[in-house]
Amino acid sequence: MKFLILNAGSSSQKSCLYELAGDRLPETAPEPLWEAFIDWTVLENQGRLMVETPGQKQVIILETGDRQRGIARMLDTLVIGDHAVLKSLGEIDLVGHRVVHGGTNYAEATLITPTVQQAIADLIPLAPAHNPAHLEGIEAIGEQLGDVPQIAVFDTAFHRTIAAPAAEYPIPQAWTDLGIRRYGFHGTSHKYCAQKTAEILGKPLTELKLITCHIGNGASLTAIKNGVSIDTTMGFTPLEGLMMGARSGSIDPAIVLFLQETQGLTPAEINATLNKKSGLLGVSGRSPDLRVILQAKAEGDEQAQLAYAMYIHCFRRCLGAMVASLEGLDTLVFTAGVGENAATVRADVCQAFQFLGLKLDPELNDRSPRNAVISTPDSLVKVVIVHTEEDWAIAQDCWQWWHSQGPGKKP
Ligand SMILES: Nc1ncnc2c1ncn2[C@@H]1O[C@H](COP(=O)(O)OP(=O)(O)O)[C@@H](O)[C@H]1O
Ligand SMILES: CC(=O)OP(=O)(O)O
Ligand SMILES: [Mg+2]
Repeated sequence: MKFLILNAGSSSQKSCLYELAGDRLPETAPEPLWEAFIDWTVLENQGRLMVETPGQKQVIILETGDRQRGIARMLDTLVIGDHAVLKSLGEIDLVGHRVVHGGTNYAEATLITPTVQQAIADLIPLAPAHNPAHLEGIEAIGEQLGDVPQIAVFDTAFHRTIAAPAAEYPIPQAWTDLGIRRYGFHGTSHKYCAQKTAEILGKPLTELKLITCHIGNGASLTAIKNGVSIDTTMGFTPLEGLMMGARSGSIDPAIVLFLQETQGLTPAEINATLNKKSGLLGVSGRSPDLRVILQAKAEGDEQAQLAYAMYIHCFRRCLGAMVASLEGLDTLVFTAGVGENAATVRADVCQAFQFLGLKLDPELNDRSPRNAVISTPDSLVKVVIVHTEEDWAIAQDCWQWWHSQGPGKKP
């Protein structure tokens, strides 16, 4: 069976094609037959498409800012040119989509019907940087592949276990009844990393108190007890919590009212600024990319130094909150672009938690090993790096969905 997975982020489109045997899932992620990555941030009104098949890589510039057309061009590379791995797109059995916001209705991998598509559209105001990109992907696949089953795997699903005291906001009940609550995001990654950590430590997940730190462009922490999410830093939207690449994270809500009243800014303007022009980018005036900030900081740029110091401060403060929710901590897990690669962030964050008996091994940490422990043997809190495999986790959920349909019911 061939499963195509689309993982649309706020500024990128990651995709891969897996070949899976019908009867059993492999224990570790198989190498994809084909992988593609579109970066929409490098060039104005253009996309940079990178296509990779075993042993080969190619970069194609997409002469369009239109994401649906970009996805169509990306799908062409599956069947045309040096990277073709299929004779026709009709060979694809199923398409799985990462969908960031699913509200409270969706707990499991779900077949995308017109009703589900409408629900994803209705949630756009709560995930303005993500849900529109998912719909573009769903529509592009519908146009190119007709009625292939399309499955949504929701970032919010893993956090449905968060109990009311952590999930609800201290606002009037009438507002809570509007659906204003903590949903939490990056759930597919937090869940995958928790399972992988248990595997690395050789312990049952149900015996661990974990905090998973998914630190990419978007970033969130999750407190996991007995294998389930009990608290997380993102909330009603992916804006709450940590300071991120271009998102502010938590700020006093009165700032929004102040800006409306004194600067005449519209809700749309404030929303766009908090989601796309704040965080590391907003403070440094340079870039949302931590690598650029670290370089500028090393060159003595004061705004970059401040941006980095704030980034670490917010991270520590949020991590402290998760430790309190968990009433302890056995293992701290770092994942995603920053979490897996930026040794200095891990060291600076962990330094504040030495009082818990947490000891990072500086040499191991500097090497950024994949799927490995980086704390010392006598550390009371284990620290682990896990390479997140969101696409593979989505493929696994899709496979379960496929098999739950029963022989007579498969599309
Ligand atoms: N070696 C590195 N050092 C510091 N930051 C890095 C490194 N490699 C990647 N990153 C950061 O990871 C971010 C992307 O992470 P990723 O998980 O791919 O994010 P997303 O899925 O949200 O786009 C980049 O913005 C970059 O700042
Ligand atoms: C939910 C979210 O922030 O996703 P990403 O990190 O991919 O932007
Ligand atoms: Mg991501």
